[in-house]
Amino acid sequence: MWSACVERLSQELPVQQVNTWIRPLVARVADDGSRVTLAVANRFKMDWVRAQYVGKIGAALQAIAGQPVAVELVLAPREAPSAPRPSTPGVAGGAVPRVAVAPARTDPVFAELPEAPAAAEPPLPDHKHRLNPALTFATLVEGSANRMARAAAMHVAASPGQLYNPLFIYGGVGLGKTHLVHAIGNQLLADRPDAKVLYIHAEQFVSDVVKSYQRKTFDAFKQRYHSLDLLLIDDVQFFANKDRTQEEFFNAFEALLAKKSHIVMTSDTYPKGLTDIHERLVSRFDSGLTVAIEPPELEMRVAILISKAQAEGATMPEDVAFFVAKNVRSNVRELEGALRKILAYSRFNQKEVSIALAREALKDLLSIQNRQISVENIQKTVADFYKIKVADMYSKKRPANIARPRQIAMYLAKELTQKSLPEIGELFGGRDHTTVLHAVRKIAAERQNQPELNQQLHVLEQTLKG
Ligand SMILES: Nc1ncnc2c1ncn2[C@@H]1O[C@H](COP(=O)(O)OP(=O)(O)OP(=O)(O)O)[C@@H](O)[C@H]1O
Repeated sequence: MWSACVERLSQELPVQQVNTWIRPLVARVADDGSRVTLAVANRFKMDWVRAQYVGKIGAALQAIAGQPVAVELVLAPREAPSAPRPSTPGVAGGAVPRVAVAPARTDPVFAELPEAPAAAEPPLPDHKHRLNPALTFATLVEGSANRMARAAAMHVAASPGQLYNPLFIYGGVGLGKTHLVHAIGNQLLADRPDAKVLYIHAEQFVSDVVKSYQRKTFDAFKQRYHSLDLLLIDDVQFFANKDRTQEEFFNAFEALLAKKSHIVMTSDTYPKGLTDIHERLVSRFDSGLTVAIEPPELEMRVAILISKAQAEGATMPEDVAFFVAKNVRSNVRELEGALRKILAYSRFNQKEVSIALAREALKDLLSIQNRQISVENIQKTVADFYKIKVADMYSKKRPANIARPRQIAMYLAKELTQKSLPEIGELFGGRDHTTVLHAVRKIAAERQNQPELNQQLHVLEQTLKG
């Protein structure tokens, strides 16, 4: 169905657009053909595909399927960087090892943007700041995961060009980096409407360099970037292997810092973890303040759900928010997706939001997770439930308040994963398989005649399975 759709669009659109924007999409078609989920590599592409092509894709699919087909875009995040991030949130230390460098690519300067769109491309950033007014500090829920980054960002918004210049914010996909940089821009403009602010995604910057080169308009390019008061640049890891772009960015960087303009950057890794970016740029990225945004913890996920539901004019009871937050852990974007599904389901079926409704609305998502229950997940959930530390799952400690949850976790690991007894033992701090077997048998037997334990296991199983 999807190949037919691509074929059809090839008749309508210039070949370059099809090759650039349509063919790279990875499609998953629902069994009944009523929905197509398209995986897009990053936010920038997602926004562009949504704005330019989703309508056309939907129409082509409808023509092929003979029924309306819902088109959904999802992010297929890039692989996580190969080096672990510093585990503690906050300012990154200086001596973090560089991650392994990806195989070098030959880099003729303007193979730089292989997918540079020919006909349909985002307009050049000229007078517009490109800020999304909805992304403000007021709509950004605070929690320990983003406290430091948020405080630094607020400081920059209040007094740009002073402390923390450049501000480098890093963290995983969908954790609020883009939101935070927009919030800085929006706040500065609210205070000083005449300030020259620009938000740009690194890929757009690359594209801008390419066009300025092709059109020989570097003077205008320089004027545009070097005259800013605040440059917000998202996902700088996209500069990897783009030598000419790095050079232009370096020039802009130096010019802006010299005139005390502020630069805020985001990335999926800390500066020294960036690959294929020149050392002189990396060291500049790290020369102001580098802060991490961590994945939100349970309570923050709950707060985000409740606040986003309110913003939609809906109510999300706390027990439902907890249920969703426990089951959707990866990032805030996924939480938003889950919330959207629940609210749509509730409106469509004219039913109140409840756990049962959320379970139904998120059926697909939960069943995917169901297949992916990991021992780590079990250890974390059981530790949360019995209020002990995850580390106690691997420790040699024996007090009953620790040993028992550990046995419960082993039992669930045997029940809910495909792991063997020795593998489970290994994951519980290198324990012998007989220890695991003993735990599994003991909990299984006690479950039969202890209703309270049975109930607790039931809750844990439901939480883990969704
Ligand atoms: N703390 C938060 N409070 C409220 N909303 C949040 C929070 N963190 C993230 N979001 C929302 O989650 C979504 C994803 O966030 P955002 O796009 O800023 O992530 P990102 O870190 O830039 O991801 P990527 O690396 O994919 O670009 C956005 O809609 C954003 O508004």
